[in-house]
Amino acid sequence: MRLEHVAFRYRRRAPWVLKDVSLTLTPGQVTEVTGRNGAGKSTLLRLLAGLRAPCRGDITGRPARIGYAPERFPADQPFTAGDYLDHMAAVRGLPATAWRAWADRLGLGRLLQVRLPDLSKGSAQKVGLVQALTAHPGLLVLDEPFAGLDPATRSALPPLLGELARAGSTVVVSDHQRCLEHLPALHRVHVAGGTAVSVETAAPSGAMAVLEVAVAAGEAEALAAELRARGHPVHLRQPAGPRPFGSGENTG
Ligand SMILES: Nc1ncnc2c1ncn2[C@@H]1O[C@H](COP(=O)(O)OP(=O)(O)OP(=O)(O)O)[C@@H](O)[C@H]1O
Repeated sequence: MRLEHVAFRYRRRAPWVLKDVSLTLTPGQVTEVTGRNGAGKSTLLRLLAGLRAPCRGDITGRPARIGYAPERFPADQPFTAGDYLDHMAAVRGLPATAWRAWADRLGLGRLLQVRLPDLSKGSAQKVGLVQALTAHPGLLVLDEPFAGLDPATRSALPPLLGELARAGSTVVVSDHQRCLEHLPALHRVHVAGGTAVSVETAAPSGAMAVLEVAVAAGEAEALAAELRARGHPVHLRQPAGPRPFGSGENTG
């Protein structure tokens, strides 16, 4: 799937959210999309899923079957989780049982009789994920799927996405929390300043420079996370505190 000089804004005369995005997404690959709040990650994901059309530029090669889970699952619908998933399967021409295995894997089983508005945020998020996975998607687009998930589901999801990719799906996930960073061969895209850059292609092809930056201790973790999200290897050295006598550690 290829995006060629894609630009998008929500209304005429509104500021451009994305000004010029050219990207290639490959079947079998999981792509992690990062960027600051308001950078345009959700907008990029909606364009990829075909929910919005580019104002300029082209998107080609989009797989026919698309699964999409928005950042906030629209839980204000008068169905139980099970009835909703049955309905979504029927809309796609799939048997009502198509979603059961995904619901089991995401630990949704005992909540299927609960009405959507009565679900917790994390459980509603799981319903959104199950409906996206049920499509047997050639393209799976998940907007911040880890937000609100319990630790067990948060760790179950990356291998599941890796499996889908190995089966040939193109998987795109926005993820503030960097829950995917241990997936092998993760493709990383960073959204900033109206464009989206594939971090691998942005990396210098030749020598690397080492930049030493001193910041207040309280800000160090956040800055390190931001730099890692941009694809830079970061070595964080905290101020030397008191060490146990004879620990023999190198103070660096
Ligand atoms: N439906 C909409 N109508 C008008 N403007 C919108 C709409 N959705 C998003 N925007 C604007 O587009 C810009 C990018 O928003 P977007 O939600 O894509 O960013 P994001 O990177 O996903 O942010 P976050 O990390 O906070 O979820 C913001 O200025 C936002 O206000």
